[in-house]
Amino acid sequence: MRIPIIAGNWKMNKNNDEALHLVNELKNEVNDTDVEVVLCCPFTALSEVKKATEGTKIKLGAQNMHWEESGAYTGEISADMLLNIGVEYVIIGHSERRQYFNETDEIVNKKVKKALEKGLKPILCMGETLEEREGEKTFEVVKRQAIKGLEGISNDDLEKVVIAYEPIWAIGTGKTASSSDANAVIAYIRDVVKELYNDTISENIRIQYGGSVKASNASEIMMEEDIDGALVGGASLEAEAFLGIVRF
Ligand SMILES: O=C(CO)COP(=O)(O)O
Repeated sequence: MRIPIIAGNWKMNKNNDEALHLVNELKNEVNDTDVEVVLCCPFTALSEVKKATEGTKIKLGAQNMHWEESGAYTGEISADMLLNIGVEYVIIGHSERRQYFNETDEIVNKKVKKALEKGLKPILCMGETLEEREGEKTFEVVKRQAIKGLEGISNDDLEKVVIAYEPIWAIGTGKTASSSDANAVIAYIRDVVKELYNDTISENIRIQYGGSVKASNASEIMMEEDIDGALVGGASLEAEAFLGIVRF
């Protein structure tokens, strides 16, 4: 039984006042849900959100981390720093990081490995551009991203990994992949995991969909057999919109 995971990716939004306001609206509303709820806040809000969600079902996630232990990497944040404030999940390889910060599959893999070594649970993102989709390259792209992103990760560690399939053309555009198309790609990613690992691991790994998920399309998406939750951008910035997804 895979427990669905719904994670809000706030991206570069919410100062601490705004973060606390949103968290206070959410925190008592998710206690009766069966899904795992994660808030991936900006680094600056993590400590405050952690304190504000103590004793609730809300879990904390970061949006990025560096792959080195510590040292002269101005502006970067290490896994230990995140763990120290109670972060449990970390988004790795989001398409915006790949696109604007030149993160390659190799960098993504280093980050996934470091997160796991330290005890953080990576949410490994993958997905194709519009051009790749139109060129019928979707399956090829996600296969490459899965193989390279998961390189060198043991069977035991893979149990802690969540994969997020986010077609880039569906992010922030209002366009969603149809739920059956999204399911087909996610089922394919599950097959790739089976080839790389085994049946049980591929059955157990959670794979989310991300890209313009809203309360109005969440239930259709979540009904699909292979989709185990959502990584939500825009609709996670407002309590009612996010709760509508959590309660799909
Ligand atoms: O990038 C996303 C989540 O990581 C999706 O963003 P939107 O939900 O705003 O399309």
